[in-house]
Amino acid sequence: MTSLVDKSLWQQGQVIDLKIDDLSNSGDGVGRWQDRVVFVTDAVPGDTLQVRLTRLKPAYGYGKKLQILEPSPDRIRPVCIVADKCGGCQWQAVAYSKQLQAKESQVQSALERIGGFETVPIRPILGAPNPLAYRNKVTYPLARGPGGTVKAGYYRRGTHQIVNLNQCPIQHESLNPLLVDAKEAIKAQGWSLYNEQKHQGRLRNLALRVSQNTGQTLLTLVTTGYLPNVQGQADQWLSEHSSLVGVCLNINPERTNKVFGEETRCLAGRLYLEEIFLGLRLRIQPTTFFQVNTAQAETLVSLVLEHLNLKGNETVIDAYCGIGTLSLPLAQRAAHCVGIEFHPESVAQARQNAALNGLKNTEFFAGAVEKLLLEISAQQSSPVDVVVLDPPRKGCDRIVLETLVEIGPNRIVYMSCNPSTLARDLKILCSNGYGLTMVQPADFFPQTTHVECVTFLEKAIF
Ligand SMILES: C[S@@+](CC[C@H](N)C(=O)[O-])C[C@H]1O[C@@H](n2cnc3c(N)ncnc32)[C@H](O)[C@@H]1O
Repeated sequence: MTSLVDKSLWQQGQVIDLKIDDLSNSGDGVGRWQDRVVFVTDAVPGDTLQVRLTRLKPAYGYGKKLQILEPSPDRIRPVCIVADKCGGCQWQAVAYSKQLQAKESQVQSALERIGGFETVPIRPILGAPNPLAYRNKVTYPLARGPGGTVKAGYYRRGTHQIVNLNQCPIQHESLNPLLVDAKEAIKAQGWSLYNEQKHQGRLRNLALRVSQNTGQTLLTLVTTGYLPNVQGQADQWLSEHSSLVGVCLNINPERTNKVFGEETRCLAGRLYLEEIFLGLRLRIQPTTFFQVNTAQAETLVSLVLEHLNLKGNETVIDAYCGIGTLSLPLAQRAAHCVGIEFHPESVAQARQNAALNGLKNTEFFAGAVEKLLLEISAQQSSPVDVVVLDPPRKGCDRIVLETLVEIGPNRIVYMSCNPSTLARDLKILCSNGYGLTMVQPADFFPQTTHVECVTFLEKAIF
């Protein structure tokens, strides 16, 4: 086929008019110019833009928006004053209904393209009732600003430069005053701030957490080592903020992109906050995983419970169980629920959470799912009926999927925040005796490109 592109125009620096008609998975607007695809940041489907072509490949390229010639009806004014700089959100200028549409088609197309599914039993995406002020956890890197001030915020897109924030519209409102106060106090204490290029300085990150349903908050400083008068400051914060139940210190001396180090100490108050999740008391520590959108997580876990409709005699394995967010509601409805998780603090917390809720039919094992799954399922006194998978973004190791096929539970629930790895893994399971019966996307991360999804599989009957 001959290219329709006039090659003399497909040049870096060339200025073109471009109609945007889609959104890419990474959040860019997608337009078609002659027979090539052009990606543009800060673009909304329906916009007509004047764009300068920047990086070009034979079949596609990237452009920089110079001006909006005609705005899309789905273009809205961002609530956030740093929306055009901050790398935290990509879709503040996109109407929420359009964000939901894009996320649903992200899931659908991953399952078709990567998973090879011809028909996808997908349900309409569950939108968030409140697409703002939903984040119950934030972790900000810190840097020195003008006049010795302290900057805290997400990185500017594509860089490691901090975009300073005093409030963030997607974080829970009660975290805003804590952020402002913490920055002031860090400045007043004169603590040295960590410089990641030089691997010098002490204070690396400020981590804040809030319980959606109890209002309790937790403040954690991540440092490479000693901070003078940190105890005095922790006591002061605790006495000044009535929502604060703990001030903690996490030690991370390594040269790494990972935020948290292995050691976490409580300086004042306690090491955890308490959340009420679907009526269960859950203790959550600074470093243990918990879904960032409590309300949406409750909705999706409720859907899992409803769809599984357990009778009370089942054995369930919850792989990648964290602090038991899924294991405990499952244990309330099954004969026995076993959780597997490799983060030791989360396992300890899951056991405590089970005890706190009087759930004696649970067991939690610390270790990698790939190492423990087969052994643990073989130890059960009755066959495993249901396995729940909720892995990190990279999905399951192939060995986990092969083991799962060998164990052969009647039903598998796979929850995921990455449609691509989900589709890859479902393809393997569905090529080995399982059928995909339902796909339910849900928006846990409004204003961003991310999407959560739960899928249900059943063993095919031959
Ligand atoms: C997406 S979170 C899900 C946690 C939990 N299901 C929840 O909803 O809160 C994934 C969890 O898997 C754990 N994890 C990651 N890789 C693992 C592995 N190979 N084996 C066991 N656990 C793992 C992480 O520590 C994290 O707690």
